[in-house]
Amino acid sequence: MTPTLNTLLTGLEQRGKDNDARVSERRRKYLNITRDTGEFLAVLVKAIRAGRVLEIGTSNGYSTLWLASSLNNGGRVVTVEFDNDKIGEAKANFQRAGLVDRIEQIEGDAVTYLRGNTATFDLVFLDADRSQYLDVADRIMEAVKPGGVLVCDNALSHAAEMADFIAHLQQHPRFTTCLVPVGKGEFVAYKSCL
Ligand SMILES: C[S@@+](CC[C@H](N)C(=O)[O-])C[C@H]1O[C@@H](n2cnc3c(N)ncnc32)[C@H](O)[C@@H]1O
Repeated sequence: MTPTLNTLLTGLEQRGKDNDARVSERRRKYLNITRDTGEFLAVLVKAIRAGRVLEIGTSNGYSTLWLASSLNNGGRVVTVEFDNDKIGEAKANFQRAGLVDRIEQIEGDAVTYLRGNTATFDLVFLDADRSQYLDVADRIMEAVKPGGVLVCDNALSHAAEMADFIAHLQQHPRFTTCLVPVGKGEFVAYKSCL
């Protein structure tokens, strides 16, 4: 990681903590992943040599920066967010990081996006509205390329909310799953190549 990116990430971590402690309205909280989750995602992206990544839940782009900075040249992150203020902040952060070329921002509802999506991705990172995951579970599973990986944040911090979605994946014959106790708990599911 370059010193410039590290400084930006460290600044966003502090800004996220300060903001989320100060504001009460959930919509205005950043709810960023933890730094060790960022490190975990970076290792995964590099280990599977991911070329295409889908992120559901951009917020101000903190996790997107971990994903995008770990891609090889030519790799791309598609990231979905519906909150206009956060879309704007994320855009500015991507410019600061010099990673605009690797990131495509989808400005809109993730469920609508997933229902219309036909592309597949080497890695899909879910970090949005957990109550919606089960409804679009089939679309999420379709979005993972055979040989690709799905990662879901908050699997320990919000285990009850994630239970049905996680059980759905655990029972699916194409997926091999595990729970990684990093950050808020990362549920990881590998999709087999038939
Ligand atoms: C936990 S935050 C994402 C944090 C981000 N991944 C990070 O670590 O920096 C969840 C984000 O998902 C967005 N979100 C929730 N439901 C959504 C939906 N249906 N469509 C698009 N964005 C959604 C929220 O506005 C919020 O910014």
